[in-house]
Amino acid sequence: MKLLIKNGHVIDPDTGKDGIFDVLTEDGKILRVAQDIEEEAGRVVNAEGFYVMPGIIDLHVHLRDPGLEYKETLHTGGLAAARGGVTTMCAMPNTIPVTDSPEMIRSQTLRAAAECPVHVSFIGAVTKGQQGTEITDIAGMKKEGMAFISEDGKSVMDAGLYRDAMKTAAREGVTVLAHCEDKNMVAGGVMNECEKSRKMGLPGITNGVEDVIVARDILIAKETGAKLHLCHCSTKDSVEMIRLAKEAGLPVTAEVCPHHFALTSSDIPEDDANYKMNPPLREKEDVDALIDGLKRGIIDVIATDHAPHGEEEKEKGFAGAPFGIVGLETSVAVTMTELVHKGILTPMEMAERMSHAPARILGVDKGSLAEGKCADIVLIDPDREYVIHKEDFVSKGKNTPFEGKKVKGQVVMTIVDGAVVYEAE
Ligand SMILES: NC(=O)N[C@@H](CC(=O)O)C(=O)O
Ligand SMILES: [Zn+2]
Ligand SMILES: [Zn+2]
Repeated sequence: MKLLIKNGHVIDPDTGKDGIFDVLTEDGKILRVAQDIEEEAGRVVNAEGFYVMPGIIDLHVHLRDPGLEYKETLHTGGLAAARGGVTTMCAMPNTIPVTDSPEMIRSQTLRAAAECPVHVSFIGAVTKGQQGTEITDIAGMKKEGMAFISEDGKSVMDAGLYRDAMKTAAREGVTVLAHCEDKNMVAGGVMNECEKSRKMGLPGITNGVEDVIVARDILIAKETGAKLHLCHCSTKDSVEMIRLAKEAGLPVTAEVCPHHFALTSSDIPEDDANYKMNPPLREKEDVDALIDGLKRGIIDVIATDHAPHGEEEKEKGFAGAPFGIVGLETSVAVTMTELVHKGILTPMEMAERMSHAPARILGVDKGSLAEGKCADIVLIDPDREYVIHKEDFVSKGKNTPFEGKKVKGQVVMTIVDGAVVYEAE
């Protein structure tokens, strides 16, 4: 089956194409990108006025399946991804049971191929059961197609054990995704330590909670030679340390989530846990540093950290609710609104941070619209304005801080392997 996308604004960071072209796909591959393609196709899409980009690759999502299916499943998470323009996502291992064995990587991968409309790669835990005491079978999981290892949800606090895991990761060519949070420094904190937390009478989380582990992990990566990718960076000193690590030639990459560049702790209304996540929303000088880091390429990637939770759980307020917010269905719109339309990132840089760079870090031949590449494509209407409503989400998670936010830029079509998996009304 052939699909012909006519007259879209092709934005491809791989080939550098940035102009009006037609895109023809066949059998799940990109056959041709050129002007005025005349060809019989099973479907012709008029993309006039739309961006045509390689599909979004989200390196950081939580699909809650198995074990917490009331929050999300491989299927509903896949629908949410498709609605968000995401064609490949990497699923964190903090499920029940934890994804910590070759068997689990294999069975999850098989299930996702059958149940999820977009591509999913699974991330294996660093330690068995994420208990922080015994390293998993990293080589075995790698053989089953594991994407990365990560202890996300927490840090491996035993630096000696973590160093051993990183040595194996380096040997196996596996990249380590690091959630940076010194458990002993959190001390019961539930939001950023600042005037806001004091006003709300809630225990705070200092920047140092993140910064000391970012520093530690960069140093362990240096010692072991492991490739390190820093998850959900939120502080200005994280950005500075990543800058220095890159300058020193270390294989360090980093991501920022849309909520961390779009919101500060001052945006938190009274005790609404839809603004509670880890790391927490920081202050303006941190946000400015994150945006500057994204602009300069110190931060490589925008990823969502999609973390669905039940509505009742989030009604418990800052003190009692779990950390985490959804992101799959809002990341393109928030990035367009906050970065592209404000002239901070060009559309090409957005495609780089959301698709091409993640593909490189994941080590897959995607994030490109070059001929012969896999036909994973997103169409975005850059001018369409709408208001985010959680009732419109297809994710089971409705826990968003962007409820009621007016945005500009909407995903209108998502194509996976040449097949349309989502189409806006
Ligand atoms: N980010 C969060 O606040 N929560 C994540 C865990 C994580 O990404 O650290 C979750 O699994 O709910
Ligand atoms: Zn995390
Ligand atoms: Zn996470």
